[in-house]
Amino acid sequence: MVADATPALQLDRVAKTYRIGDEHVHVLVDCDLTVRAGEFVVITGPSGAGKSTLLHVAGGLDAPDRGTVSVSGHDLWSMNRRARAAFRRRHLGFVFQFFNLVPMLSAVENVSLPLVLDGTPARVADARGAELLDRVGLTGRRHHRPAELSGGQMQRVAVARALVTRPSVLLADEPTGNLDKQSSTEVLDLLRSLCQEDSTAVILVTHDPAAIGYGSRTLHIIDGNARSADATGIGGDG
Ligand SMILES: Nc1ncnc2c1ncn2[C@@H]1O[C@H](COP(=O)(O)OP(=O)(O)OP(=O)(O)O)[C@@H](O)[C@H]1O
Repeated sequence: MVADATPALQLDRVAKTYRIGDEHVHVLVDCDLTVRAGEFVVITGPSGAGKSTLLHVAGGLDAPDRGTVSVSGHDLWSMNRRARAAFRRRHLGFVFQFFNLVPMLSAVENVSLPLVLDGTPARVADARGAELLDRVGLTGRRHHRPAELSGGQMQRVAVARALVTRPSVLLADEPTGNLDKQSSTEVLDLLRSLCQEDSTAVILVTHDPAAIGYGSRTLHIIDGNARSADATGIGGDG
């Protein structure tokens, strides 16, 4: 069988500049990035280098000034806002540092929410939500609300929610930034194993040295572009 040559995520000459008063901050400068199905790419770089900006642009949350972003061959920023929102729900998963769960919903309702929003019948969405909660080891916590869960459990719910639609790409912004060492390891192990099972491409932004070790590739944001460790001499597996 011939592998699908279409990258899961492709950024081509992406530029993003923020303007604050008279000052222009050139955050991304002709930034290129290709990530294939099943790759686990870790992105590091100094504070303010543009890591979160890169994830937001790649995830269709923040528009680039120039360049293209394609997910499984679909150009995100040529879609209208409504089409992009629907595409994002189906093909992209997000995990954030502060979990971003809906406080009034139970764990299983949080996980199935992307399916419900996409018009999946409630019973199907519930069953799939429960299946994902089982896979992240939270079978016994289905009906707990976020406030009744530990930080590590909340992040496992967030991982389940991010993967419930079987996205091609999972974007994670400092997913262990608010967790202790043991919970960090659990969340990273889960991310790696679940994404491997479904060949989901992962792009994970982090300062956490433990998380860096999970990457099949490590990139550094330098001068507005994502460069391999080889090119920067910073270290890592390139
Ligand atoms: N909405 C915005 N308006 C203006 N400037 C912004 C905006 N978002 C980010 N910036 C600026 O863009 C630069 C990159 O920010 P970004 O959050 O992407 O960096 P980062 O590498 O993720 O940093 P950290 O590691 O501290 O989270 C920073 O100088 C920041 O001040």
